[in-house]
Amino acid sequence: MDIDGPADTEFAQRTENFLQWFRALPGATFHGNIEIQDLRSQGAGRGVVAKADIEPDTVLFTIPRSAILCAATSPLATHLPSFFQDSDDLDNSDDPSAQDSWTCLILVLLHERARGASSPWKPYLDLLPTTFSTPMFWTPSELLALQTSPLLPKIGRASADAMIQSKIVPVLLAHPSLFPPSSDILPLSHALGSAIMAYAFDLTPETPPSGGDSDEQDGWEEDLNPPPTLGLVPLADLLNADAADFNAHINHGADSLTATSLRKITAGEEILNYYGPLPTSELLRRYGYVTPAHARHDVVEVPWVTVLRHVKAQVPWLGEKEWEGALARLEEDGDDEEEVEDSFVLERRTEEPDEEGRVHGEAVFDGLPEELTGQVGRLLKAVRKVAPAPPKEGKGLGEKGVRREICLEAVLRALGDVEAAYGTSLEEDEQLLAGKGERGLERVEMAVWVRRGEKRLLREARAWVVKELEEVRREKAKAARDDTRDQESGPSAKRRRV
Ligand SMILES: C[S@@+](CC[C@H](N)C(=O)[O-])C[C@H]1O[C@@H](n2cnc3c(N)ncnc32)[C@H](O)[C@@H]1O
Repeated sequence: MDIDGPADTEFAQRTENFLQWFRALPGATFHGNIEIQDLRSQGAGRGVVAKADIEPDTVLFTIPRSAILCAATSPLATHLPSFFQDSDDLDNSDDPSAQDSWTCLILVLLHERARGASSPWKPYLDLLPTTFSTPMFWTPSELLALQTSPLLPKIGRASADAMIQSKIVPVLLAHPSLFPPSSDILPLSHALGSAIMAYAFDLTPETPPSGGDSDEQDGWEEDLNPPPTLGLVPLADLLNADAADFNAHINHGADSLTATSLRKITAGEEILNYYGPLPTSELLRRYGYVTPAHARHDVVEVPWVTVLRHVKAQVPWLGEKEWEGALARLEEDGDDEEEVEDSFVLERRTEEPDEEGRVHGEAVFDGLPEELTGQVGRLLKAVRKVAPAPPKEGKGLGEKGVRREICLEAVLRALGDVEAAYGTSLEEDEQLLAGKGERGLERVEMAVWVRRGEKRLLREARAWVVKELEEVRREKAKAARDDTRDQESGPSAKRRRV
């Protein structure tokens, strides 16, 4: 996001107008030990900072629910009631013109923008950015710098355009009195959608309305909870974040939302929220920045076709027709939980943040996804059924150790392919970022940051697989030695007894 925005005086004036507006809201509170600061020199726009020490569990500010900008509070709902009924239920609708909570909020924002100075949210809306650094707005050559990152297909510019054309434009054309004609509706909707992505909250009540026992997490209990509503929460969305070391939490109460300190905050410290355990790629996609704190959540995707190619290479006695048979069996054999997956997500194991907002320990790669090893295992069992191994293969795929070795070897080679497909090496990317801080990065540098993180994870995954392979091969060699010894010493004791 480009939150550099206007010159200093205008920036400060907007902050001041917003704060005055916020304080005047009935039910709003703003703790005397905090202030909104200009953090543009740190590449972080506005932020909330402690002016004096704050004790743990202190309410930092309160936002009455009536001040939240969403379908429930917007006057648009009274003008267009049919669009706004059950918008959350329509999130999964197949009807291309059906509104969901996302498009409803874009319409709400378009309407408030059209109201100009008469919008009650004007001082708040004046703080929202209008230009963004998220990949949605990158040029094709900037996008190329992402190479083969799994982020690329998730950017979704084309699907956003289609959504705007099918769901937003028809409403605007049908209601010119609510939305004055505009020639720049596509870029405007993109900007508002991006603001929603970086600023909106899922407004979920924290306590189930049934007041039921929190242990009752079965389907019935869940069904009683209303779906979350998407809304813009003034001030709460001025909090910047740190995924590994945050100090505030937003509580969703019945009439208001409150920001509370998770621990003692000392004067000068920034009040920081938690945007969630997002991989760096997702942080960039939604929020337009990168930081080392999210590296522990990085992910890579390994396509099944790549793994399959390397599995096939290790079972050379099987012809194409037999492979087809085995793959058909794999499709048929799986139950609902064992569908044939197209790709697999690799990630590290990492701790959740503690109650004070700190994450401890290193994130480590310590295993392949069970879906991946399970799918290779099921395929190799299917192979045995369509074509037994030739005698020279011995027990072949009948042995668990053999199947595991084939799986690990195939995954190892597939990881090498995934890494090679990026186009530059990890070492080259490290070089490109050497000496660069995490703040004020250019778009291409953020892309390099994302792909470097993914390559680091790929290297860790490969190192883990290599170790596992060594272990499997050690065990195999030991079993072979034991077999030879048994053969040399004649029939086994057990058979002699018989
Ligand atoms: C919810 S807003 C927070 C308020 C924002 N700083 C502003 O001035 O409007 C989220 C945006 O703040 C910025 N941001 C949040 N945490 C950050 C961080 N740790 N470092 C840099 N920028 C951050 C990003 O631009 C992000 O898209």
